[in-house]
Amino acid sequence: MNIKFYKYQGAGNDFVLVDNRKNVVDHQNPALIAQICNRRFGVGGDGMMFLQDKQGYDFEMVYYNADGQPSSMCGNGGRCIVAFAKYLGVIETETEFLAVDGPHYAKISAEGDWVSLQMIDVDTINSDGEAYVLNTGSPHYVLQVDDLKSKDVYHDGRAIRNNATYSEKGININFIEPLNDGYFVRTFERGVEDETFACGTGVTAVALAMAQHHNQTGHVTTPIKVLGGDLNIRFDYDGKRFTNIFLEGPAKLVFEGCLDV
Ligand SMILES: N[C@@H](CCC[C@H](N)C(=O)O)C(=O)O
Repeated sequence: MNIKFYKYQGAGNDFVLVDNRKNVVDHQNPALIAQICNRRFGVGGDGMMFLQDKQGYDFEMVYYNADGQPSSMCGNGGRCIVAFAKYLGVIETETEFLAVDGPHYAKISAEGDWVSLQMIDVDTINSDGEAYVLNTGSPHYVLQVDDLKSKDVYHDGRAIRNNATYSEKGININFIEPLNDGYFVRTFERGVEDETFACGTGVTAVALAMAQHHNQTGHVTTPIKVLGGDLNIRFDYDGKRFTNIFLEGPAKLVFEGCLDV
């Protein structure tokens, strides 16, 4: 069987996308998805997504991590699938689509390469020692460190993700360092089991945790630098609840091709 695929990246978080509106691909096949995401034996990607038809919405986003397992929300994946929907002509410059954590509103530039994606509201941030733990659609651990540039994110992130507290369900580990304007963030991602170049739900978690830490209320905008580029988070915070959370940044089609599976 031949499957047409599209490779997208959002700040270096990269994904294989398939238009499955006609439901021709049975994607409940972890071994196949892991093989397609493999950087030596497949197309390569941090995850794979299927754009499906969904009544009441423009489309549905079905997301798998690179290990082939279905996962929780992917923010950069959400931004990339919005760009893909525009490329396919499914949407124009605004959309309401369904993802695993519920409905999402998004806006895309007329050029189709800049996406502003609304994330779920957040009202709970827990502590684990000096780290913050919260769910922005996916579970995240946020820890401020020194000299992030030189940090062994793979080694240290993997150790936390696999400790007794988190090993069963897994968690994404975000190490952060303040910049003059915003934060530098490096993330070890669950399901990729490696450092990725960006994580959208991760940088969202960082911006919210830091707003609570610094008691920044009102309308807040937080620029974030990641290995793959720049992202922006904006939200409202009343001291208890984070609402109108938007993750913004680039989403680009890299190449397209055909898989023989
Ligand atoms: N890259 C993502 C997060 C994808 C899900 C994550 N790996 C998990 O399993 O929690 C993002 O941009 O949010």
